[in-house]
Amino acid sequence: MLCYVGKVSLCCYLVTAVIFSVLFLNGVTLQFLRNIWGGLIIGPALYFVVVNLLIKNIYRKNFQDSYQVAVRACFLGFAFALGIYVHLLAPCNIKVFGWYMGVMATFHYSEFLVMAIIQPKLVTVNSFVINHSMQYTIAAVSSWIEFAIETYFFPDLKTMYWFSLLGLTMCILGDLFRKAAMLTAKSNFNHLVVCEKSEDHVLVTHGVYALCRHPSYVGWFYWSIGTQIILVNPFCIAAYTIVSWLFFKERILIEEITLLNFFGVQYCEYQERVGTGIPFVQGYLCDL
Ligand SMILES: C[S@@+](CC[C@H](N)C(=O)[O-])C[C@H]1O[C@@H](n2cnc3c(N)ncnc32)[C@H](O)[C@@H]1O
Repeated sequence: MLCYVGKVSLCCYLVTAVIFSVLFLNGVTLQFLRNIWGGLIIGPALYFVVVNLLIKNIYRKNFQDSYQVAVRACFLGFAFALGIYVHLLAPCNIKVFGWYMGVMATFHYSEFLVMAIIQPKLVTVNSFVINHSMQYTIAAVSSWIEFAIETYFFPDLKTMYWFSLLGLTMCILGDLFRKAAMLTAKSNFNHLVVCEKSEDHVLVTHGVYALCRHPSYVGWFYWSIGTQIILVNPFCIAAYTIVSWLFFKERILIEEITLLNFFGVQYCEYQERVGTGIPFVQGYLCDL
């Protein structure tokens, strides 16, 4: 069964996504929001205030965490609905930004939801991995800037829908592959690389882990490049590919040193049978 904060998040995400999708898709309410000054900003802002007050009063238990989780889940539900709005109503050279918003909201919300399922005792607001590093924020903002500049100067570039569709497919498959890895590894999965082996930590080699040693990184790698293909951002496609590759190469090296310490020969044998999954990344080859 889903843990308490998992339920709070699911409720907030779905209710917000549905309410705002209906509002945005309904011509009358949309017109109303547009007609009142700043309606498209004040409407959502009021909604957040009401939701926060409700959560504060209804969910008293474990208040601090529930509140933090609810705010983020509502924000992601809103971002998803706004993505639908942009897709349907924005000019054709901005439409794909709506796809990007939908993909981002789904990825970050499902990170939290899956962690709430597999690690109910360890799940925190950080499990949304929204703002997990300065590099991640810089990468996201750079892609928005590139999109804005190119949309203005080369609007036709952003209407290559067949190319954006390729990116969308990469994002969906990458995200599904990552979530399959998390659900396969269950309590052995952690957003951080652990340095000390817990008693119940076992080596997972079945399911998607039989296809590659680092399926969640493989999924994230292709998902991140896919986001830039959706936006048809040539510079960021190249930059994301290089930076993500370097990041996962380093991460896998460090993680495999810890895994060899934990599981010894068992991990060596696993390395012999199965590749890392990231092109041209070998990992830390054992010499046992
Ligand atoms: C963010 S998860 C990434 C897991 C894996 N590298 C992947 O890409 O699916 C990191 C944690 O998973 C654990 N881990 C990685 N591979 C594992 C495996 N095959 N079996 C059990 N635990 C594993 C590591 O000890 C680390 O704490």
